[in-house]
Amino acid sequence: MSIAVLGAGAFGSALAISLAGSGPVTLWARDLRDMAARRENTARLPDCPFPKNLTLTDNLNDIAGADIILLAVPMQKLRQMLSANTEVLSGKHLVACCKGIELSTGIGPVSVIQQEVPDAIAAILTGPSFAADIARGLPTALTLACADDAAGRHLQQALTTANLRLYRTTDTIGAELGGALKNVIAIACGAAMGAGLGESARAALMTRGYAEMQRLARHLNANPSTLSGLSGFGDLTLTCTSDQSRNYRLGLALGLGETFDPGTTVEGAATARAVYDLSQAADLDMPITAAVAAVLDGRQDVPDAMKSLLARPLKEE
Ligand SMILES: NC(=O)C1=CN([C@@H]2O[C@H](COP(=O)(O)OP(=O)(O)OC[C@H]3O[C@@H](n4cnc5c(N)ncnc54)[C@H](OP(=O)(O)O)[C@@H]3O)[C@@H](O)[C@H]2O)C=CC1
Ligand SMILES: O=C(CO)COP(=O)(O)O
Repeated sequence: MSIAVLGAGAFGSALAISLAGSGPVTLWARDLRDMAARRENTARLPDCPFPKNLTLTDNLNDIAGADIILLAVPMQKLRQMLSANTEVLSGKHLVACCKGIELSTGIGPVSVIQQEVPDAIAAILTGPSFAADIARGLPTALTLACADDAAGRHLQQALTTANLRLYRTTDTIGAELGGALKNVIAIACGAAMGAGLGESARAALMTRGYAEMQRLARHLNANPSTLSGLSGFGDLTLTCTSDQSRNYRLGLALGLGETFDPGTTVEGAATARAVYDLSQAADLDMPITAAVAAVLDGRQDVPDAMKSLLARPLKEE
């Protein structure tokens, strides 16, 4: 069995480093830049050297022999990457490592894989983890979701390392939603903190944001218990409380009225818009998501968004 990682950003590089501790891994980037010479991803994951077992390539044919392929490109780039490379990806175990909902279709990464590479076995690896923690070998627990239970067991075994412990589920929709929606709530929490609204406001946004996550999950027939696991509650907790998170930091910048580097991968921005559209189409009450979409689109500022949330009709919890 051999493993390849497509996409050498922060997360793809970190996973490749971690997995190379247990066997050979090939890391593919469309542009290797100086990574081959330095044996490090200086731009996105500094101070985390590539181990000997990690082979770098910019030639997709070099991953043709891999049985398991991790897809570590941003959500909105996934379809394009898959459709350009269906031949080499066909029949493989394809594991999405991105977190988000596709803006143009309203679906998550597992469904995108199923559409673009129908004869692949599609799965998702998601949960609370910063790339730098994984690359440094700090203890991490994630969810591996695959609708095919036997394939899920195979992937769980193959992708577990000494410091990276994987739990398994067949609920791919629930796992996708947890990872996607927590980013939207993290933007809201960052915005509240940036605007000086306080820790209590953040706790309220996390809790009521979690209620929104459960609401959409139930509507899409996901198992609510998946949302209470690593991929939902676990990742919500991490992302809403750490300024290592880019989603949280975008929120902070919005709350402070500062600019934010548009080149940074912030999955929650497109996902907030995608989920807002889904909630409108399904007549689902998702006020925090709607507020984040409105702030991102410049239709509301952060204090006004919070005022609107507080002024909503009173209800049972
Ligand atoms: N960073 C983290 O801590 C974590 C990230 N994730 C998830 O991982 C996913 C990727 O994030 P992350 O690695 O941090 O992002 P980065 O911004 O660090 O890297 C994104 C990578 O994707 C590559 N890429 C973009 N488009 C394409 C394409 N069409 N074909 C090939 N490669 C492409 C980029 O290549 P290029 O450099 O050439 O543009 C870049 O290497 C996101 O969904 C994120 O939510 C999940 C858990 C933790
Ligand atoms: O998904 C993550 C943590 O689990 C990384 O969060 P950011 O994408 O916000 O940096």
